[in-house]
Amino acid sequence: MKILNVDQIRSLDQSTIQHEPIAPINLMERAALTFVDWFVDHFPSTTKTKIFCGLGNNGGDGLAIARLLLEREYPVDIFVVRYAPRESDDFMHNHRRLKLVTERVHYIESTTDIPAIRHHDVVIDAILGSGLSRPTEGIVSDTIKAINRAPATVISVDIASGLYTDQPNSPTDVIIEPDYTLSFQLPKLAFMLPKNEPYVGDWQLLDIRLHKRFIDLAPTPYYFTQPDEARLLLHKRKRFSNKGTFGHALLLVGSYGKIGAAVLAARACLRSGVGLLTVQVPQCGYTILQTSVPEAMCSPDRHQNVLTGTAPAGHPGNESIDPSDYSTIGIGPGIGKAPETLAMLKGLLPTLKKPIVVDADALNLLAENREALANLPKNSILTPHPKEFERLTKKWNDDYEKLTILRDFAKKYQVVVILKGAHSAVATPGGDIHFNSTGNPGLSTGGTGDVLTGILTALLAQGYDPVEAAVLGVFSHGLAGDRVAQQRGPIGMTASDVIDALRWE
Ligand SMILES: NC(=O)C1=CN([C@@H]2O[C@H](COP(=O)(O)OP(=O)(O)OC[C@H]3O[C@@H](n4cnc5c(N)ncnc54)[C@H](OP(=O)(O)O)[C@@H]3O)[C@@H](O)[C@H]2O)[C@H](O)CC1
Ligand SMILES: [K+]
Repeated sequence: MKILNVDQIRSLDQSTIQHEPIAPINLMERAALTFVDWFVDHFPSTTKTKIFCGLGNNGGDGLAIARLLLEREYPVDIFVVRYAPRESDDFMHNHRRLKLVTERVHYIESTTDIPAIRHHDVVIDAILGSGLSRPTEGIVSDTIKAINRAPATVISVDIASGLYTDQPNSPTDVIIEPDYTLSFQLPKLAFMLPKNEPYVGDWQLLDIRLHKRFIDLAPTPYYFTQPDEARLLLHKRKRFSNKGTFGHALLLVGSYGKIGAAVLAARACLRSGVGLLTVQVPQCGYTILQTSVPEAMCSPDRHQNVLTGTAPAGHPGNESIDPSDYSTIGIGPGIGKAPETLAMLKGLLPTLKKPIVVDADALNLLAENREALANLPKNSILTPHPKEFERLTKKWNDDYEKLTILRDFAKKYQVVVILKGAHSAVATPGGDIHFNSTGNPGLSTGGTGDVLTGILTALLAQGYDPVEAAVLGVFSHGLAGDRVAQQRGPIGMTASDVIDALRWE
């Protein structure tokens, strides 16, 4: 699903009006009806509802919602925040219609007009929508502050009043802090960004049948992965396939005290459909790995405690890793930052010809030796969390600058970067960003990153395109986390639970 910018959203509105065709006021009515359908499903008709409206089309939506809820006999009070002398045409139209059916329209011009909001009230925020063009001030910001102070449930229409759709707010901006945002048709870029969490709440999309062809043709670098889109990426398996069909992956993982990371990555890799898996670990991890992951072959490192990429003396195999023996390599989980490991990484990268997966301390080693970044095979997948990504690049002032840095980095090094977080962002070498739609806070626990590395390594080994592997891998990882959260709650979820909950269908 695409994420469009505010100008495109405005044009989409116009395109729908022209091509359907539909009168603007009827499109507003459709939007209001869709909102009311959701509301009626979630709140009983005894719910004391206060609707705060601005003077633009977001306010117009609020007035139409008020009329439709009154028709359904909800006790509704309407408060129009009169911050300017002019209203939009569709606001005025809905204002006239509402006044015909209720006396309960109040006007807020000064703080004394702001009503008391009680515990069981539900507030509908329709003060400002995507037309926000400057920070809120005066009576608008006073009203927003009063709503934020109140103990009521708050639902924002389209977007929280005061929150920009696709540009940074300043830390001093006064913005509604809703429990829910019900947004029309497409998600807003603002919803994807961690700093905006308090201004978005639980967000959901309302399908108001905006012009599909316009959306299909609209250029955008931003996408939000939907379940049906992820499912389409899955490779179908042929009945006559054998383990050779699904590749042979090599994981370079673990160091003394962190063999668990190796076990998790290996188990996740096997649970994600790889044909064959070899895991190279320092000798201290050999018995552990052979015991806990019997399905994997284990190649002990020459070193007792850290990875060097070489075989023990007298070992019948090669002296060091031969990348051409493997479909792909996953490197990083638990490897630490020993000088011998850095030497291995620096030596290995220039010899590689196919994309690999780079995670955890492999990323930290690259951050400390940035000249080695240029040797990453094109289309490799890097999986930093924000701190690791900052080490690889630089500090950012806000989440939007972070997105710019992310896109620039992926383009410059021609790699796929998965910036992990609530909506993990997959940046492509072409400059696009796919935000993930699955996952929950339970996944912020040790080892889940190792699991993701195992998954991605398995997908690359099976021949998935790296961008598709990243989008599908992140989606399936998050979905497994959601299954665990549903079964046993998000608290206490472990990385092993996530592996067990993986499903590829
Ligand atoms: N796009 C869709 O699919 C549909 C959207 N709908 C709803 O329409 C709003 C967007 O409506 P719009 O009228 O463009 O914008 P707003 O309602 O957000 O407000 C615009 C007016 O407010 C002024 N403004 C802007 N910032 C501030 C501020 N900080 N303080 C006070 N006033 C402000 C702005 O003034 P300008 O000077 O910038 O012109 C406008 O006067 C969308 O969010 C949906 O809710 C449709 O109903 C359905 C289809
Ligand atoms: K709003």
